[in-house]
Amino acid sequence: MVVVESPAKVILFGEHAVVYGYRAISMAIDLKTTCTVEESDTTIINLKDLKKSLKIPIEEILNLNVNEYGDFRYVLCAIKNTILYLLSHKNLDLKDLKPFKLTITSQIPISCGLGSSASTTISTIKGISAFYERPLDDNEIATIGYHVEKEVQGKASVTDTATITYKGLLEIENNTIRRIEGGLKDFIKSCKFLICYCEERKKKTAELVNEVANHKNRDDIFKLIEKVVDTSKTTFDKEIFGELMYINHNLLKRLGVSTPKLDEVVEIGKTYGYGAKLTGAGGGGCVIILVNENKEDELINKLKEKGVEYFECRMVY
Ligand SMILES: Nc1ncnc2c1ncn2[C@@H]1O[C@H](COP(=O)(O)OP(=O)(O)O)[C@@H](O)[C@H]1O
Ligand SMILES: C[C@@](O)(CCOP(=O)(O)O)CC(=O)O
Ligand SMILES: [Mg+2]
Repeated sequence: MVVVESPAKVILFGEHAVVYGYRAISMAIDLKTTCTVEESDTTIINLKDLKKSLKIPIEEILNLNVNEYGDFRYVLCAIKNTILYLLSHKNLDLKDLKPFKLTITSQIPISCGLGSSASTTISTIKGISAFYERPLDDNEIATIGYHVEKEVQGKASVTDTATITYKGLLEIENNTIRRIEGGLKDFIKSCKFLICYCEERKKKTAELVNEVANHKNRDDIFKLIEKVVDTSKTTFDKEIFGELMYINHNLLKRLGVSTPKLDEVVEIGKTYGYGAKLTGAGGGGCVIILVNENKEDELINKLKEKGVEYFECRMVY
């Protein structure tokens, strides 16, 4: 039996703009998705958290239109693209395609901006390639992962799949990846971040990305977001970093992807922490707060008073 894991991610600055080539900064965090793959008489996919199971012949997976498969679409698309890659690049033969039982479980809240889709995708790619005894390197995994998110969503950047594959802290620009080491990474490691689960997201990432695509001031706002990204890279000061998070949040608000609940939690994060912003596609989901240790008790009390769930996140690398 094969067992593989992948982390989650937060986008610290630059979501949405990054889809159009603007710079963004993202970080892998310590919430895990686990994928197990084992031999089976027929191919079965179990999504434990969603309490859903699907029996499907492998040959059908290779030809399907993934968007007809609801919650299974990322996993099926990842299986499809991985097997096609193994067939064309790794000497896997169609006759060696033995059936399997693949199971996904995850600690990542689903559709909350923490990359549950990318983590599910990447762990499936790793699980399937290991099951057929053709493990892939990180570049191959990240490339297949990106194509999966793009096929399912229509539009996507490499941010989520790359961050979850390479881990650590990354800068993305024009879909190319730069690992951030030294100064900014050390500074971010010294920061305490809380992730707040604010509300269920009503829309999928794909819908939010498409709404932003039609925003008439899209590029003006993206340029301002990129300025925030660039300033954050040289400012190793928590007060300024928190302020930049708040500015980025308000630019996302202008793009139309915030909600009253997210704004309310961001205001709490601004008042009782150094700053805060929504993270990921928005439309609900999570807010990330940079904690001010001197006011942490007040922050926690306020979040509890509002009934907001929170947890501390740490960078994985
Ligand atoms: N634990 C899980 N098990 C199975 N599928 C999952 C899981 N988590 C996420 N997914 C897939 O990812 C989709 C959510 O993706 P998305 O809207 O992009 O949210 P996120 O911001 O978390 O990435 C789900 O509808 C499902 O298809
Ligand atoms: C909005 C976007 O920048 C991030 C989406 O993240 P999530 O699916 O909400 O975790 C889209 C992308 O980069 O592909
Ligand atoms: Mg996603």
